[in-house]
Amino acid sequence: MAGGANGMDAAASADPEMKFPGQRKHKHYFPVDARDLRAKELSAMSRPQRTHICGIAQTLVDIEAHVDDELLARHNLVKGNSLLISDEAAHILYAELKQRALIKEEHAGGTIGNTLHNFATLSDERAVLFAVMEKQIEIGSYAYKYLSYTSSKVDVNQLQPVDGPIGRCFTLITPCGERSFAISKGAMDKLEPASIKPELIKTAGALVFASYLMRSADGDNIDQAALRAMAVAHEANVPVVLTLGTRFLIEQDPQFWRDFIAEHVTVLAMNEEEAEALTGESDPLKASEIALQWCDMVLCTAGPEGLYMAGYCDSAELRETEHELRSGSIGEFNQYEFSRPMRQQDCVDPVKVYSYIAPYLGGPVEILNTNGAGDGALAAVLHDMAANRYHKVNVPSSCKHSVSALTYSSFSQICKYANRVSYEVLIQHSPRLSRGLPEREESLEEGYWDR
Ligand SMILES: Nc1ncnc2c1ncn2[C@@H]1O[C@H](COP(=O)(O)OP(=O)(O)OP(=O)(O)O)[C@@H](O)[C@H]1O
Ligand SMILES: Nc1nc2c(ncn2[C@@H]2O[C@H](CO)[C@@H](O)[C@H]2O)c(=O)[nH]1
Repeated sequence: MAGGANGMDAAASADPEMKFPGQRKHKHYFPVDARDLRAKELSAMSRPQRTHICGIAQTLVDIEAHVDDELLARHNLVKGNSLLISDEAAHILYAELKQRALIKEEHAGGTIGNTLHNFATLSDERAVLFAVMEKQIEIGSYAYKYLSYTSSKVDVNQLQPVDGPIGRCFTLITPCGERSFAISKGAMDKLEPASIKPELIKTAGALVFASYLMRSADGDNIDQAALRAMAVAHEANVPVVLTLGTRFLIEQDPQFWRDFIAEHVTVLAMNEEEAEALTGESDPLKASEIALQWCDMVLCTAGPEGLYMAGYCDSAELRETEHELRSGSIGEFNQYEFSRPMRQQDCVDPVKVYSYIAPYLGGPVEILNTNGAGDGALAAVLHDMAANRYHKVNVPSSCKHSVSALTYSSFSQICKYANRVSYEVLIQHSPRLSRGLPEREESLEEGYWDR
């Protein structure tokens, strides 16, 4: 069971202190010389105040099957896309997968469900899940599986009960390694705005949701619930984090998404294909720069190429990298990657900052499944953002908070951490981590943290 069965009182079972991102190698902690201060100040408090993040999710179980291209074509599915399918189409597809014994795994899924689970597993901190759940749960049902495969640190107390079944996501993996999704939505979009608890959003380190929500049908209100949560987050200055689900969704109306991001979003997560659909630019670094006109920080994953981060920092707070300077579509783009990301509006003189990292250890020797690698990277970014809030709440006088930053660590450090987490997802089947990262990775020092 991934991360253990979900207890009903996530907050009560929490450890007294949040795990910090990057703690595995203390000397790489950012900023390095403030580390002892943090330890001293935090241990002086008998009980640090806990924090949390919130997410709005479509409740989905992934049904993973290995299929050929012919099956996709016959069921009118599109490679790489996530398509909503009718109940009848889902019935026919499921019957064929079952009859041909093609189903390999069934596990809890959904982009935000995965991200919250991974965040909670990495940080030991609470992640509040706003989503629906079947009112009556039978042992062995998909709803039962969903809850059993969700970390006990994910707070399921806010789930809205519904009459229908939760959604199913047929995750179809073709021989080329690409995964295509067919969604049988069930009641996953029935979340109502009234189920959003403003007091939990206002006090969150971040609010996260996926672009998939915005394609809900008439009569389904999950999009309205998300808009309500975003409005509360804005008023309380809580960062709003959007992950772009699939390029096909963005391609349908890129201008809608540009306007949406400019209006609502602080941090944008996407892969290089979604980045191209949004910006028209195929180079992930350039696309990230373009996206900075609409939001404050960008995580752009690029599969085997690695990942990029982009954002702003005030010129007075910039820190020069100690790594080799890199040039691509932007010259010496990583010059200030040791800086911490800030909101553009919090900078007197905003400077754009970029960082890049190649896959951890060059990528795994054997990739079991790329499903969820991007969600893993986002969970790491959220962990660092939440750590910043946790530290600010508990050590408000720390020099770290003399300016308002979005994260605890530098662009460079977050890239390393995100990349490391993606690697962990790549070497397992499920998009959900079964455990946190090792506390210390001495043996990997030469290979990675010291690079
Ligand atoms: N083939 C690969 N080889 C090495 N590393 C990889 C490979 N695929 C992914 N990664 C690592 O995982 C990270 C995220 O992968 P990717 O860009 O494929 O995410 P994604 O498309 O958003 O995935 P998903 O939507 O399934 O979560 C990359 O930045 C990289 O570090
Ligand atoms: N929320 C949501 N998740 C999806 C959708 N399509 C695919 N996914 C999830 O994307 C994850 C991988 O990133 C898988 O675990 C899928 O469950 C969708 O329409 N909505």
